[in-house]
This record gives sequence, structure tokens and C-alpha cells, in this order.
Amino acid sequence: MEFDRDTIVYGSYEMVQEIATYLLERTGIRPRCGIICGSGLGCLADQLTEVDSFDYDTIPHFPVSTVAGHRGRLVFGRLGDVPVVCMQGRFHYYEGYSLAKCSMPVRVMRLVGCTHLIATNAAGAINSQYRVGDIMLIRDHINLMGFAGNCPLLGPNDDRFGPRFLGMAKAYEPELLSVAKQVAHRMPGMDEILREGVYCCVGGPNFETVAEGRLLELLGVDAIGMSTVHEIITARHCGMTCFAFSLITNMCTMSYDEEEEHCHETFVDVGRQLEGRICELVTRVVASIGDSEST
Ligand SMILES: O=P(O)(O)O[C@H]1O[C@H](CO)[C@@H](O)[C@H]1O
Ligand SMILES: Nc1nc2[nH]cnc2c(=O)[nH]1
Repeated sequence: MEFDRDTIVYGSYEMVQEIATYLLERTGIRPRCGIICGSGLGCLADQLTEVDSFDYDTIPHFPVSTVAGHRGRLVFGRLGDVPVVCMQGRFHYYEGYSLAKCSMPVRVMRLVGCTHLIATNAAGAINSQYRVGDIMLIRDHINLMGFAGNCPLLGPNDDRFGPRFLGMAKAYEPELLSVAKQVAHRMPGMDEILREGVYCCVGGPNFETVAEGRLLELLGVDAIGMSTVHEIITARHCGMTCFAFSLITNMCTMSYDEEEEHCHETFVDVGRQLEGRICELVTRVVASIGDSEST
């Protein structure tokens, strides 16, 4: 792939609208909920029925996926009874895309009609109580890249998307978090693996040093990854209701005596092993969104 370091600003309203129109002219699905499949979590898109799918390289102005475990297509369809659109593959800063370009598809989701966003990811555990295979519902995040001056909303603000300044205190909708906990509680074996915590995004693609892991622990981070935060900021900016969770694929190396066992392909495999439960959790949360919208 040609190296593609964009300017920090990407995706005018007109461009996003052009993409949305392109898609809506080619599918009859009118999605209410956007779902972003994390590394190894593409199975979510495979649950959809009445599918219309679009490879990223066929959609005008769309970036392409370059990471293993990210298939690279946008899938419209129904999850249960609810019309949704899934990103089967997301974009990361370390691929050479600006944060604005990484999260531009969220604005597309909004303009095709989505009111809700569900973001999923593979993440390393900083919290020593966690185990590989746990599912951490994201209660909050720390935008470490934002502390360093990098944010998807940099540059001129277009009020048609949302306001210049944005509150983030309830970025992750407490009601959906509570629905997810109730749903999970009714699923066999989920209580043992369900967590709720703080996610932090770093630029990557390298994993953390021991000193960085320890610093993140002091900061109150439970799990660390290289995605999601900029997508949630973009979604909140355009008024979407958000829910997100991390699949814990590895323990971060917190001591010099430990062997570092970080391997992206193994992380993708953890996703495959948990496929059934993750699909069920998301399907039930989406059903609750469908129910709340129809009442
Ligand atoms: O966040 P997702 O896309 O799930 O991917 C996670 O897995 C990759 C590292 O193995 C990184 O891209 C990290 O962000
Ligand atoms: N930064 C980071 N991203 C991840 N994605 C999956 N595991 C990890 C990890 O340990 N660190």
C-alpha cells in the first residue's frame, strides 16, 4: 500500500454525504445501529441476514484495511430484527491514516441513519485481576493520544456534524451498559468473564514497555488497545449513543521477569474462541436498542 499520511483533516460533510448516498442507493437496509468489529471479531458481521456488502476498495473515498483479522468490508443487514451496518475491519492510526480518516466511517454510519454505535476491540489487560478471554464492558476511556494533541476533531468544525466543543462525561451510555450487564447475567458462564473498566488507546503498532504498562496502571487504565477512542469521540460529536467492549486477548507485560507473549495472530484466535458468546451479547444489546426505538 502507498503510504498515506493525510492532513489531520479528512472528510468534508459533502464527501461523507456522497459516500452515504452511494451506499443508500445500493441497499434497501436503513440501519439504526453501526457496529465496528475489532481484531478477530468479524464474526459479528457474519450473523447478519438480508445482507448487502461493500468491499472498502469499491466505496468512494474509503480507506482500505491493511491489518490481519480485518476483512475490509461494510456489511448492511439485519441482526435479529434490527437493521444494522457493520464495519468488518476498522482503520488504525498506525496504518498511516489520520485519526479523522480512521473514524470517518462513523460519520458515514450517522448519515445513513444510525443513531447508535457499538464498537468492539481486542485489548491487552493492564488490570492484573483480568484474564485472557474476559470481556470488558467499557465504562470510560482515557484519550492518551488526545493528551498529546491528536484528536479526530482537529481542524475547522462543521456544525452539521456537531458542536465545536464536546462533553465526554457520559460517552458510554450508562443505560446500554446496564442492559449489557443484565443480558450477560442471563447467559451461561458470562458472569465469570464479564468485567467493566477503563480503556486507553495508544498509537501503536508496538506494544507497551514494562514502564509504560506500570504508568497506565497508575493512571487507572484496565485495558489498552490501539482503536475505539477516536471512533467514540467522532460518534459522540455527531450525537450517536455509544456502547463498547474489549475482548481481553493478552495480559500486558508488567514485570521484566515475565516472558512477553504478544502475537496479533494469537489475539485473533482468542476472538474466534469467544465468537459464540460475543455474537449473542451483541445481538441481545442490539435487540434492546431496537425495542427502545420502537416504543
Ligand atoms: O482494536 P482492534 O482493531 O481490535 O485491534 C487491536 O489488535 C491489534 C494488535 O494486535 C491492534 O490494532 C489493536 O488495536
Ligand atoms: N496497545 C496494545 N494493543 C493491544 N491490542 C491487543 N492487545 C494489546 C496490547 O497489549 N497493547
